[in-house]
Amino acid sequence: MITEQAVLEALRKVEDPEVHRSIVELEMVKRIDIKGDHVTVEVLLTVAGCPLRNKIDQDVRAALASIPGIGSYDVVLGTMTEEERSRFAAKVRAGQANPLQIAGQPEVPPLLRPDTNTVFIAVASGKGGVGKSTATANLAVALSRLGYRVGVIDADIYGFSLPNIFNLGDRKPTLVENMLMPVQQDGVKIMSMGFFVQENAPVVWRGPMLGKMLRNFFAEAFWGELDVMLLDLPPGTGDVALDVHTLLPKSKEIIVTTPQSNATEVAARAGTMALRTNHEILGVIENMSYFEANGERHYIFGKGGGEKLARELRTDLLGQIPLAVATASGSGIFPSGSEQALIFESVAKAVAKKADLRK
Ligand SMILES: Nc1ncnc2c1ncn2[C@@H]1O[C@H](COP(=O)(O)OP(=O)(O)OP(=O)(O)O)[C@@H](O)[C@H]1O
Repeated sequence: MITEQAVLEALRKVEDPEVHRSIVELEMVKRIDIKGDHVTVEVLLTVAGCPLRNKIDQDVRAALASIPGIGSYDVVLGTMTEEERSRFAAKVRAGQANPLQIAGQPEVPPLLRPDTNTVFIAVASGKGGVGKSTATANLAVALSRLGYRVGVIDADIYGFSLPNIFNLGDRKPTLVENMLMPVQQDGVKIMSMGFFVQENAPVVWRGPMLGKMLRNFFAEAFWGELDVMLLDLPPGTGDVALDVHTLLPKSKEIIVTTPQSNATEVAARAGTMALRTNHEILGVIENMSYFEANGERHYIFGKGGGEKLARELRTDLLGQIPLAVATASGSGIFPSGSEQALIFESVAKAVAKKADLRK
């Protein structure tokens, strides 16, 4: 005979895909009806249009199917009331209680606490258009495939491109009781200014506002536990790089360049900035290194720039990414198994080692 206890035990293994805690613990299971070997379960979602509804539905079904002796089952997805949502938010917040919090002082976002386990890596370039955002996104996906919990912040406020690279369409972070749930794609949690501005509307920001926005992304988004957070910096050596230094003094850095000598010269300036702010440079990624056709490599943008830059900055060349033909899907994430994805996998392994990432 199937007991409520057995159903609860099975459901305990299902995690909310955003919060990464058990749906039982988060009180999302509202009802369990057992009639013979038929089980009906009602699960509450925070909002009706929850973008991860299918994932929850699938996971709950898989958990129910695993119960010994179960015949058939139904899953009903409901929506929380205001009160239930407040309780849910309180539980989520309690899960990231701040041991360093001093009464009366402004809350320090968990990720910014001195004892955080999250390693921050800023990805910089001298010039725009060298593929810095593409490199950030693909490195994030490669790290996630290696089993790390990865977040990425699009700090490239003027030229935010992560939503497009991840092919997110209209997806936006969901708001649960003042907490923003970053959008998740390819195993990566993503936050971008692009989620909050109208398409094509120019963003006119001044320096201090940029820092504030970054701070908000740390403070108001629910990141949960992360092993590594990548930051896609705007090109050049402007305000945001300094803000990142103030906010994240221990941030490490990766410099992206193309093989052209003029690109590497400006990239060197971004590197010098990193050294001046005492950010450890993990290495250089050379992008658009060559185009391979019929087994032959064509060095369209010249040769050797990445290596020269790595030498100048006394760091390693982490990888050379060949040019790819645009994919039909429009996604900027290189398909798994492609030449580019394999190189990013080896870059990710080198980065994990140098930055001493822990799972
Ligand atoms: N290896 C590659 N092969 C083919 N296309 C690439 C490659 N890397 C990047 N691109 C393309 O080059 C363009 C610029 O890339 P991306 O937006 O990543 O550059 P960026 O340096 O972040 O630019 P910006 O900072 O100015 O926004 C994009 O259209 C991207 O799809």
